[in-house]
Amino acid sequence: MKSEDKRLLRALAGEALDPPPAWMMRQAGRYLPEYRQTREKAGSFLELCYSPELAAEVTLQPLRRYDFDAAILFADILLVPQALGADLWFVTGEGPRLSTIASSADLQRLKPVDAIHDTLGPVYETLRILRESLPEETALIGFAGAPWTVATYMIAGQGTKDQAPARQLMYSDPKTFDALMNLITDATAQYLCRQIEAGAEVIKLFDSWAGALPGALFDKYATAPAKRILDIVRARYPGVPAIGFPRQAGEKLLDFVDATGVAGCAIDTSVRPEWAARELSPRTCVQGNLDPALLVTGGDMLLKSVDNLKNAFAGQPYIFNLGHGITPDADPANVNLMLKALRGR
Ligand SMILES: Cc1c2[nH]c(c1CCC(=O)O)Cc1[nH]c(c(CCC(=O)O)c1C)Cc1[nH]c(c(CCC(=O)O)c1C)Cc1[nH]c(c(C)c1CCC(=O)O)C2
Repeated sequence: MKSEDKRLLRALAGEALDPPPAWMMRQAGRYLPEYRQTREKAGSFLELCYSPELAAEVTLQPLRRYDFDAAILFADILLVPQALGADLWFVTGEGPRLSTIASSADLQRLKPVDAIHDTLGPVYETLRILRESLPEETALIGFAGAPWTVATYMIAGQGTKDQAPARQLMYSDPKTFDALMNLITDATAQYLCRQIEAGAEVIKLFDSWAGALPGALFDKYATAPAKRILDIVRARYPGVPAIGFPRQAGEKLLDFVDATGVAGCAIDTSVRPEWAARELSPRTCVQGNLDPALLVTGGDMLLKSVDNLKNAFAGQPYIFNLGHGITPDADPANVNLMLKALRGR
């Protein structure tokens, strides 16, 4: 099947589909016993990311259970900092750790953009395997972290509650901060181009901490870098749609969508579906935003919540998804219930 005929791409091109196409953030993950088994076999999460056969295997696992319209590459947004020369490791039960960027001297030690492909080669290989092995109607999504979110991890060396270290560097040493943002922006654009070359049919930019940016700097550090990345990618691959996900951006989503021209915009759980349908849907294809907690609890509330979303976006181009990733404590059976409620079968 040609990419543009796949249901996910039809929705991104502006078509209202009933039922809407559906996939889940983190659909390959710890809530699935077969994922935990493959991860064990790989040794660690990072080894899994860099083992093309195994990374492709975990990408395919949820599709054997559920009839999703898309698969998302199994990788992580922090592979780009690693490819730029940062040390990266994951502490069980705590999350990622990286060597920190606190000064221009730290920045000097990073590698040039062109060097990233030496590290990221296995990711491109995962995509090539997936394009060969996915069901023919399933769209393949590539992704990267947006520069601001990636910078928050590179500066703090770990996840932080309020991204204060990154915001402080932004004020105390704007030259270093801007140079880091530019480096990540250029690396991300090259990374996404290579992902498309390797088979990605849609790309998604995760800006998980966009909501932590001061409002006055949102355009500069969320919208402008996204636009720069997408301009570079679109110049080379004009037909490949992008989904933006500036999380917790509230009404700033409108300017973000207008300025970047994203084909799709993912919304987090805080966004009112009626507002998104009224304000965002005329501008772009909305994707979201079921609360992942409902996949832990299930029951009538899950069915009702799916129905509400379906009704809110009826007649609009829309992609059903969660407002954030599915959590490890979710019940795999609830995913079936969710899809049944969405599709009425
Ligand atoms: C901030 C961020 C990261 N990674 C990502 C983000 C942005 C989206 C978001 O806000 O969740 C994005 C991401 N991470 C992962 C994917 C793969 C595609 C997908 O299934 O959606 C994607 C798109 C796999 C992963 N990335 C990670 C896992 C869990 C690893 C494991 O223990 O098996 C997976 C499946 C690890 C990871 N990776 C990251 C953190 C903070 C953690 C630890 C938290 C956790 O354990 O859930 C960084």
